[in-house]
Amino acid sequence: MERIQIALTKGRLLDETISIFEKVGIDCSELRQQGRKLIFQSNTYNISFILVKAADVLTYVEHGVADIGVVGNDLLLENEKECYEMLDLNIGRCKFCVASIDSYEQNTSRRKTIATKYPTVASTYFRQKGEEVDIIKIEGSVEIAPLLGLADAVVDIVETGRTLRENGLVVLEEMYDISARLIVNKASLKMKKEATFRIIDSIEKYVSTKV
Ligand SMILES: Nc1ncnc2c1ncn2[C@@H]1O[C@H](COP(=O)(O)OP(=O)(O)OP(=O)(O)O)[C@@H](O)[C@H]1O
Ligand SMILES: O=P(O)(O)OC[C@H]1O[C@H](OP(=O)(O)OP(=O)(O)O)[C@H](O)[C@@H]1O
Repeated sequence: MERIQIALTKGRLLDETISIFEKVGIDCSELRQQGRKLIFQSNTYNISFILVKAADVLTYVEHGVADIGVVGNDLLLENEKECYEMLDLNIGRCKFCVASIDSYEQNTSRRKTIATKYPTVASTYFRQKGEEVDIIKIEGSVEIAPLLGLADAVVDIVETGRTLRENGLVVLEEMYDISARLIVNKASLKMKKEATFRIIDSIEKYVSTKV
């Protein structure tokens, strides 16, 4: 049986992702007892899992080190990568939004500054709206940028809205829906067709029953 390596996003997507693999009968017992290990064998087929940061899932899949990956489409929108997006797993649901302080004057003719962890998503969005903006890339705690005068507004992920609320910000515009996607290396889909489709098909069947 061909070996299939699957790259999973560490962090908030991991638990629900493992549940999906378990639901389709793929053994994840070693993965469930993680500790500090980063590579895990499954007893189902010839599968191994690697745990990496979200953006690195794309890198491992693009280079064919991982055949399959699970990553939020926020990363797919931000990074142009050579891989196939096969399935919406319908987990990790949230939204890209433009947000700022309540009193922010949106319809000013002045060129705005936008702070974000996602500069490509933000610049593409405003370009498509025909609006020229300056983008400042920051690495986290994005919501404080308008409070401290670093930016007029932010482009960020909103899930429950709690972070915005607790920092006195409001959603100005909803941009794109986000959820976790199953991605596949282009060559793996051809060279390991049977093994990759066995996994994709079983997950597709499971996910379609949940919608
Ligand atoms: N509230 C949320 N905030 C951010 N990402 C979310 C949220 N809900 C779901 N997601 C999804 O989870 C992924 C990020 O998970 P992770 O736990 O790695 O967060 P992160 O804060 O971006 O990671 P890091 O600590 O590496 O910066 C995102 O790419 C997105 O698809
Ligand atoms: O709408 P909510 O449910 O409050 O979730 C959204 C918040 O979660 C994420 O931040 P994260 O926790 O990843 O922190 P960081 O980006 O500041 O590192 C995101 O950047 C928002 O700040």
